Amino acid sequence: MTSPPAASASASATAASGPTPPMPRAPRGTPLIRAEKLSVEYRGRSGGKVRALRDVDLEILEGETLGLVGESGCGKSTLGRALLRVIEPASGTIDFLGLNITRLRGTRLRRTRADLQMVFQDPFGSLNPRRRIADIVAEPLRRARGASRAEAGPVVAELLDQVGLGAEAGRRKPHEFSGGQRQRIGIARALASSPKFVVADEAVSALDVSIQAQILNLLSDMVRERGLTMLFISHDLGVVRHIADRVAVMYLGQIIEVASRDDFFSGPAHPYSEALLSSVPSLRPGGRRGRRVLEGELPDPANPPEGCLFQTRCPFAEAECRTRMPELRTIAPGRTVRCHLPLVPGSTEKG
Ligand SMILES: Nc1ncnc2c1ncn2[C@@H]1O[C@H](COP(=O)(O)OP(=O)(O)OP(=O)(O)O)[C@@H](O)[C@H]1O
Repeated sequence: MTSPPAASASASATAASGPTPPMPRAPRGTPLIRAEKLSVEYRGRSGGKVRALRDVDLEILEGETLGLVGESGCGKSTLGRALLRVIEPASGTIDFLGLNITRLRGTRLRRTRADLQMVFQDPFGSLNPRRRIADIVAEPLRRARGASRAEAGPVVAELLDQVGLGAEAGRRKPHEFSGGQRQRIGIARALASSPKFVVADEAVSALDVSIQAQILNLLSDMVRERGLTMLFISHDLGVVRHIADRVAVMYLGQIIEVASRDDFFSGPAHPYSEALLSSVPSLRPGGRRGRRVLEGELPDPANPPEGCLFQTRCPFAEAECRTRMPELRTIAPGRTVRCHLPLVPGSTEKG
């Protein structure tokens, strides 16, 4: 899936520089979905294997919104799709509500899919232009929950009302709506089967900045009112700061940091996270740190470096970083980082 380039100074003006975001809701602390050593491989252009996910360990807690960030190509969409069982992992497991869903097939997979839904990036490309909105929104409810047209009708009407379009929108077709309205339709469709977990993949990136805030607010209202858990994938750190309770950072198919939103934005622990934040002037961490420019290209995922995958671009890399891959380890309660020499939050020096 294509998306705009990595976190940059062009990050959404509204979300990045707007008023202080609301206090994050305290997650309830029970994992809803958990990936363990999850790996996904694609066939590369030269015929070799590209490891798009490398042994990803990640818990998403019931009721939270976890923001997933990182440069284009680091594996964010692949992780979202693998969790939804749209992409088959090469190895590893996915637990959903304590049930191993990694290899579910047939009816059991179809039933589970009703609980796992996706809001897509492109509200134009993801809606079938020939179908009525009511049918589009009803589709997951009918397919995954086996609802009849008559059963789906009232649910769809109520959803269209809740997303601010009104039930009468159901009689119309996608071309009659603007980009923001189509994304409201996309959200209604994702919620139709009453899922427990939603992946929003660059859900506001294709929208005008003025519309982004409205859609973000709608998403957070829906998540709160329905007690949903959301993985919010975005290259735009300003948007993530607005909506996420916790933040996970990916680099070359690995999770390299997980932290609460406030810890992350006030003092990231991984040098890569700091460089990402530093590229957005309004989010740059603490004055004395100044600007750290991320140098060099993202390595070819088919030919990753030895040792720490970030060592070729890390301004602090030492001998150990060039030979030994760091583990994802806990450095403070609720805070994990994959770095031999994590930054001490709030300091200019390595700790
Ligand atoms: N269908 C595919 N076949 C081969 N390689 C793929 C395929 N889909 C993704 N990749 C590769 O897997 C890696 C991860 O891609 P992915 O789309 O998950 O990253 P991303 O962080 O979501 O990037 P973007 O923000 O650009 O969507 C990239 O190197 C990408 O080129």
